[in-house]
Amino acid sequence: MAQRNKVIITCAVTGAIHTPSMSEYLPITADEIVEQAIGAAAAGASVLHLHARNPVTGQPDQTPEAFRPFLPKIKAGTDAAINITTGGSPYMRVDERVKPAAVFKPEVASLNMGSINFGLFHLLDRYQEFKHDWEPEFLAATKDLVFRNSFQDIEYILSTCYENGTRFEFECYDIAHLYNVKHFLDRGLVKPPLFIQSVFGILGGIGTHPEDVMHMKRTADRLFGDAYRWSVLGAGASQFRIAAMAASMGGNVRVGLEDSLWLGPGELAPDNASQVDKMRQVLEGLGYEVATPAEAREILELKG
Ligand SMILES: C[C@H](N)CC(=O)CC(=O)O
Ligand SMILES: [Zn+2]
Repeated sequence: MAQRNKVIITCAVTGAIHTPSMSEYLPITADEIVEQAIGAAAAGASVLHLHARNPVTGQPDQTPEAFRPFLPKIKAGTDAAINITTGGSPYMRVDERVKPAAVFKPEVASLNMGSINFGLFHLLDRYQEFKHDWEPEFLAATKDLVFRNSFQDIEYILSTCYENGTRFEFECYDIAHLYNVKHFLDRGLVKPPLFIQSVFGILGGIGTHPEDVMHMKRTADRLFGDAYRWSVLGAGASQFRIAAMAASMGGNVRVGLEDSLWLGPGELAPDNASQVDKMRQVLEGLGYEVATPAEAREILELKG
């Protein structure tokens, strides 16, 4: 792996999993997303993974119009690389999900590498009070939800974004998803270096045990050798533990309120920057340096 001691921190600023009533610090409006994205970049994030929401209800909104109020302001406020979601929310159709990346042609876009059960209903055990009716419905209905990412869906997103020079953050929620990346690599539809984001702890995907992390890394090493740049995200309470383990194995890391609302046990993160800051301290404590946006572009070979 290039620049062995430089670690790329990706920050996933708001996402489409957590709902407003779960944390008052979850950025919802365009101004909140701008402020927290720029704050995360100033703290050390060199890649910003972005979703959009309805500014009033907080519902995930995947229309290009919903991204327009904050994208230019973020670009004006930081040189971190922009990474636009093509996952949207797991309820959305792929033609809807790909639109913002197709319109804004970002340096990076997420690409979910397989269909999974996407369980969020268990969060209802923890949260009883909701400001908006859609929140408990959104969570409860995931009991019967399949986050669809068929080979055709993936190919559709690849072909839609390829001409734009956009590179992908390959979201791999399980070992099979690594083989799906290999399938598209063998067909020449994706080009190294592959930015592989291993996702741990989503109900329906792989767990958060160190053996799971080892298994993902071993399999990716066997399938891709040095043709990939590994990164990990741990959902919820596993976030920092998974990141620290992977960093020690040469991996890059993702934090942010999309993946976890917490800064520590029972302590809500007051913003995204607080998680990036803590991650930086952990990495520097382990003897690593945090990659700058320029170094991240070099490591991931982004179009700039
Ligand atoms: C577990 C994460 N929500 C994965 C994700 O970020 C998906 C996407 O936006 O395409
Ligand atoms: Zn996302």
